Amino acid sequence: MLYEKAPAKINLTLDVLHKRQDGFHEVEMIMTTVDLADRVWLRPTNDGNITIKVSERYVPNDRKNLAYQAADLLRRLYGVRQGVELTLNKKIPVAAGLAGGSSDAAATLRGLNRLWDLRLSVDELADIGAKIGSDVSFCVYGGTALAKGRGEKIEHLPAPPNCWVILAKPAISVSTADIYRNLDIASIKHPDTKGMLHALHAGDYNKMCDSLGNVLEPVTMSLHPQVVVLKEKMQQFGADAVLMSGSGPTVFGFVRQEARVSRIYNGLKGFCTEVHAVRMTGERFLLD
Ligand SMILES: C[C@@](CO)(OP(=O)(O)O)[C@H](O)COP(=O)(O)OP(=O)(O)OC[C@H]1O[C@@H](n2ccc(N)nc2=O)[C@H](O)[C@@H]1O
Ligand SMILES: Nc1ncnc2c1ncn2[C@@H]1O[C@H](COP(=O)(O)OP(=O)(O)O)[C@@H](O)[C@H]1O
Repeated sequence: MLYEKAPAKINLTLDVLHKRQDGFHEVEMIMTTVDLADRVWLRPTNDGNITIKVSERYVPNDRKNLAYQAADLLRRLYGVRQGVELTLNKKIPVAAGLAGGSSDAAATLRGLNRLWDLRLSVDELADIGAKIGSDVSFCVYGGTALAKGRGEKIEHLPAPPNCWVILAKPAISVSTADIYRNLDIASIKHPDTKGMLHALHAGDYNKMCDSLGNVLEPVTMSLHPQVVVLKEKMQQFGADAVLMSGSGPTVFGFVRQEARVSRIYNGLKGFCTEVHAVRMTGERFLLD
C-alpha cells in the first residue's frame, strides 16, 4: 500500500487564442500548485479489477472517475494483470476550477508507476495523462508552468514568490465545457501573460498581483453573479489581488501580511462554506 499527494492548481493567467477544429480551445495559461491536496491511496489486489473508494458526494466511484481512467489506461498500455484499489481522500473542492479530478488522475499515474514498477519517466506519464484530460499533464509534474495547446504542452517556470492563498468556492457547480462554449472569442481581453512570466522570473510579488488575468472569468461571472460578489468581498476584506481560477467558480486571493489572513478567512466564512487558507507550493514532482 502506498499513497500519492494530489495538489490543487490555480491559474495565474488563462488566455484563449482561438477555437480549434477539434472543438477544443488553444490556450496559453500559467498554472501553479497550492498546498491543498487530495490523497490517493493505492492497494494492490489480485482480482485484476480497478476499484475506487471515495466518500465525497458528487464524486463518481466508477469508470467516470478520472483516477479510474488513469489506472485503466496504464494497465491496458502496459498489459498489467494486477488489480488496484484506489482510495481517494478528497480535500480539494469538487468541480471548482482547481483540477481536483485531474490531480487525482495524475497522482494515480505516479503511484502506479511505482506500484507496478513500470519505470516510466515523468514526461512519459505526462503524455499518458494528456489522453485523460487537458489539465492532467500539468498535474503529473506539479510546480509552476506555462501550458499551451489544449493545456498539455508544458514549459516549466520558477515557483511564484511566497504568499498566502485564500480559496473560496461558492455553492454552485460549473461545467467547464459550458463556460468554454459561452466564451465569445472576438470580445476577449487578453491577460498579460508576458508580464506574469517576468514576474515569476524576477520573483516580483507586486507584478505577479498586477498581471493576474483569466478570460473565462467574465463568462462564469455573467452566468453566476455569486462569483462577482465573492471577488468583491475578498477585495474588501483586504486581499492584495483576486482572480477566479480556471472555469471557476473558485475565487483565490493573494495576501502577504499574515495578520490579514484570518480576517479575510473569517469574513468569507460568514457566507461561503468552502474557504481555505493555504500556502503557494510551486513544488514539482521529480521521479527518481
Ligand atoms: C479551464 C481549465 C483551466 O485550467 O481548468 P478547470 O476549470 O477545469 O479546472 C482547463 O482548461 C480545463 O481542463 P480539463 O478540466 O482537464 O478539461 P477537459 O476534461 O480536457 O475538457 C472538458 C471540456 O472543456 C472544453 N475545453 C477544455 C480545454 C480546452 N483547451 N478547450 C476546451 O474547449 C471542451 O469542451 C472539453 O470537452
Ligand atoms: N477524482 C475525482 N475527483 C473529483 N471529481 C471527479 C473525479 N473524477 C471525476 N470527477 C468528475 O469531474 C467533475 C469535475 O471535477 P474536478 O476535477 O474536481 O473539477 P475542475 O475540472 O473544475 O477542476 C466532477 O463533477 C466529477 O463528476
